[in-house]
Amino acid sequence: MTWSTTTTATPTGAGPLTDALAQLESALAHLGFNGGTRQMLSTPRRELMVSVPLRRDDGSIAVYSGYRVQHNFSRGPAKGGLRFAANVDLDEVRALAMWMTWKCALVDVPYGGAKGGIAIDPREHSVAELERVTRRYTSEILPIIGPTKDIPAPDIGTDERTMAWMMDTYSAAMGHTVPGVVTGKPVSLGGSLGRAAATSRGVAHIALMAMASHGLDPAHTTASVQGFGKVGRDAARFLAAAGVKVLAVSDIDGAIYDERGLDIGRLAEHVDATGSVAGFEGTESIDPGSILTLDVDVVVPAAVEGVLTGDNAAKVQAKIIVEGANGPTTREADAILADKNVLVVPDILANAGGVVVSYFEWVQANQAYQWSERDVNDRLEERMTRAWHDVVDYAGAHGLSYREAATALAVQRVTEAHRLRGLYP
Ligand SMILES: NC(=O)C1=CN([C@@H]2O[C@H](COP(=O)(O)OP(=O)(O)OC[C@H]3O[C@@H](n4cnc5c(N)ncnc54)[C@H](OP(=O)(O)O)[C@@H]3O)[C@@H](O)[C@H]2O)C=CC1
Ligand SMILES: O=C(O)CCC(=O)C(=O)O
Repeated sequence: MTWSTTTTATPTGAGPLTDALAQLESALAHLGFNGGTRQMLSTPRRELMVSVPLRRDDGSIAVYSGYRVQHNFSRGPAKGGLRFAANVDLDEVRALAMWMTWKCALVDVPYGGAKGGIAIDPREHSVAELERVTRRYTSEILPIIGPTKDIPAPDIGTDERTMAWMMDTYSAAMGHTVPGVVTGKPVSLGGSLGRAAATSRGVAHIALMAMASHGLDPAHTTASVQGFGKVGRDAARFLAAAGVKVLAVSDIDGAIYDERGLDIGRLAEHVDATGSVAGFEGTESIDPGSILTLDVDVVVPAAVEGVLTGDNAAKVQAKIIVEGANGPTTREADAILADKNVLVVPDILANAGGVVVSYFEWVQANQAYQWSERDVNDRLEERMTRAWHDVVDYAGAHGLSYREAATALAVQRVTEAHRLRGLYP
C-alpha cells in the first residue's frame, strides 16, 4: 500500500479537482483567509492508494487501483461514499472528499470528509467477484477506517450489499460486530430506516423549496432527471409524487421523454426488468445529451461530474438546477448559468440528505437503538430546511451565488473548528 500524508492536491487541467479547488479559492477570498488556512484546506489530511488483486471466476487474476482520501477531520471522523467506476482516479476522489467536508459542515453533522473508489466497472463482474474485490479493498484500507476514524457509505456503483460485505470484513478483523464502521447498510444489519431514499428525499425537498422561492407551483412545473440510480430514481419518484411532471430521464444506455409526464412507478418496474430506462413503452427515445437542455423548469443532474460544461450551459432552458450528483457543473458552466440567471442549487446542499441520514444511522448503530422511519424523515427534513435557509440568507446578505454561499459557510465552520482545537497542533 502507498501512504501519502503531505500531498498538496494540484490537479492538471480540467476536472472535478480543478472545480473543487476553484470553489475553495473563491470561498477563501470571500472570507479573507490566509495562505496557511488555504494550504490546509486544499490538502487532504491523508491519502491511501492500494492495489486490489481479484481472482476472477475463470481463475485469472486482475488487479485494480483503489483509493481512500480523507480530506479533513477538524469537525469529527471522516465520512463519505465508496465508488466503483472504471474511470475513478486519485484527483476525482480528492475532489469528492473535499466536497464531503463542506457538505458535512454545511448540514452540521459532526464529521470531516472522505471518499473512496476502485477503478472497476461493476457491470463487468459477477456478484462473487464484486464481493471478493470489496473484501480485499476493505482489508487494504482497514488501518484507516473505523466508526471513530472514517465511515464509508454507498456511492456510484456500490450499494447496501457492498456495505454489508465491508462491515463483515472489518468486523471479522476486529473479532466482534462493528455496525458503525459503514452506513447505508441493510436495515436488518443495523442500517437506518429511510437511508436508502434519503439522498433523493433531500433532493426533492430542496427542489420544492427552490421552486417555491421562484413562485413555481409543483402542479404546473416540469422536470428532467439525469441518472436513474439510487439518487435519480427516487428523486424522480418524490418529485412526481409532489405533482411535478417529470418529462424525461436518462441512464448510461439512453434517455426517454413523455410530454404527458412519465409514470415513475411503472418506469421503475421496467428498469428492474430490463436494466435500463431505454425502451420504456409509450415514450420517445431522445438524445441522452439533451436531458440537461430540455424545455423544462427544473433539471436534476443525478449521475456523474462535469456534465454541465462551457459547451452546453448556454443551451440550458430550465430556471432551476438541483445538483443531485456531486460536481455536475464545471466552473465555466457555473459562470454561464449565473449570467443566464439560472438558479443552481449546489451539490453540497442539494444531495446532503444521504449523509444526514448516514449520520442518523451511525448514531443508531452506536446506541444499538432503531428510530422509526417517520422520525428519520422528519429529522432529515428539519436539517435540510435549516441548511437551505442558512444558504439563502448568507447568499442574500453577501451577494453570493448559492454555491459560493454554501461553500463559504462550510469553510468558515471547518476553519472555526480548526481554530478552536488550537492554532499550534
Ligand atoms: N448514493 C448516495 O447516497 C449519494 C450519491 N450522490 C451522488 O449522486 C450521483 C449518483 O449516485 P448514485 O445514484 O448513488 O449512483 P448509482 O450508481 O446508483 O446510479 C448512477 C446512475 O447514473 C447513471 N449514469 C452514469 N453515467 C451516466 C451518464 N454519463 N449519463 C447518464 N446517466 C449516467 C447510471 O446509469 P446505469 O443505470 O445505466 O448504470 C445510473 O442510473 C453521484 O454523483 C453520487 O456521488 C450524492 C450524495 C449521496
Ligand atoms: O452517506 C454518506 O456517508 C456519504 C454519501 C456520499 O458519498 C455523498 O454524500 O456524496
